[in-house]
Amino acid sequence: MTRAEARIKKVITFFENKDTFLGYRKLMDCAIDTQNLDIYNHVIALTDWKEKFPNEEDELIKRSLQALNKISKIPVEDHNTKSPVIMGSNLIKSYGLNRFKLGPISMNIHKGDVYGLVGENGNGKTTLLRILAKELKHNEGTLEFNFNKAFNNNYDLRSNLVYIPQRTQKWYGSLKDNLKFVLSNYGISPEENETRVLMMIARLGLWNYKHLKWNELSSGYKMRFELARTLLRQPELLLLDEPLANLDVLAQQVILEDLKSICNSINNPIALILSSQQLYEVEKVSDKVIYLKNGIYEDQNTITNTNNYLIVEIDCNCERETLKQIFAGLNLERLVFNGGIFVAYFPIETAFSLVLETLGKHKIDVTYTRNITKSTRRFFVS
Ligand SMILES: Nc1ncnc2c1ncn2[C@@H]1O[C@H](COP(=O)(O)OP(=O)(O)OP(=O)(O)O)[C@@H](O)[C@H]1O
Repeated sequence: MTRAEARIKKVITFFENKDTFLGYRKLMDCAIDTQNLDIYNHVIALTDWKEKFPNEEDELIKRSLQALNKISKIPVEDHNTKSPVIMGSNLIKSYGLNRFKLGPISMNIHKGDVYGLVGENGNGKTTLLRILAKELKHNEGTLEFNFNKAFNNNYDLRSNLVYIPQRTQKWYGSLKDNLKFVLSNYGISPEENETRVLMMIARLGLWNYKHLKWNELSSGYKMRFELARTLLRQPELLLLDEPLANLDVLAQQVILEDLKSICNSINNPIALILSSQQLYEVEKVSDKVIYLKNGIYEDQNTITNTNNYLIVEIDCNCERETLKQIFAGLNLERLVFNGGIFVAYFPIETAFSLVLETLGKHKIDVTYTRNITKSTRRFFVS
């Protein structure tokens, strides 16, 4: 079974289990990978129908399965993602004597992978992104790009790699016209332009916003527009600085899942590096987490001291002494309270399920708990 066939099979199971909205977003990824304008037009018409009849779930499932059947007939070329798209070696950037210094940092970035760039404020996330985007010169080390589409100068490089900064610029006219403008610069025919733009509008959940102007969109939808504009250019590397900053928690999860899915494209995979303060959400979708502390890249696997513990975050409505007592039997080593949440440290061999069992047995009113032993979150709470 090819990767494309396996993906379609998975999308069918989403529809069978009535995960219709997820299924529909993944269906659009399958459609985009065909690069076939007939398929695009089919899915665009289906999206239009879906938005007009939002309560017809069963009919939507039926029509989606028919669309998937049509998509499955188009062969999709599998793109090889083995060699890295960026090779950075011992990169150092200093803003001057006794000022902030980033690095040395070495990293290989691959297409199809999502890299979460995390760290507290002022630890060098934006600096690193700007170096990778060639907006900022590094002082030492080497940075090599290995794109499929050859580039001759920094302007060419801009379509291979796209950097979306924290603050984006205002635009004029409608959302759709602005997207069409992007492709008109590439000499694409008006019909193809319309089709590609509507497909991207559908994919990024902008269908009902396509005629709106910049000041009529919320910050979250402005970010979606920026992503649509970027993805139309089919970049090989995408650098996003704090894309989640203005989104609510649910919207964050949806956009991250969408980004991961889009970057995992079979015939046009993208390497994605995104900086964020939203650790849980970012870690969940990242293939690798780059954690920066004082400008130094801390590889979480090489930091051994905290690995000697099972570390559990617990948000509950009870006193410290109560937790200490109930966890005594599990040889609790440390209990830290940071004002809102307890962080409990147990011997590394302790099973997380035992911690959950103990909390349940003593009827502790837990609103949230998470095993953060392998999460970069543990650096932030300790
Ligand atoms: N142009 C500059 N000149 C001098 N110092 C700078 C310059 N740009 C950034 N810095 C400093 O470099 C450090 C890292 O900044 P950077 O913006 O890369 O961090 P960050 O991790 O992205 O922070 P945040 O999460 O707040 O966006 C900070 O101490 C900042 O003050």
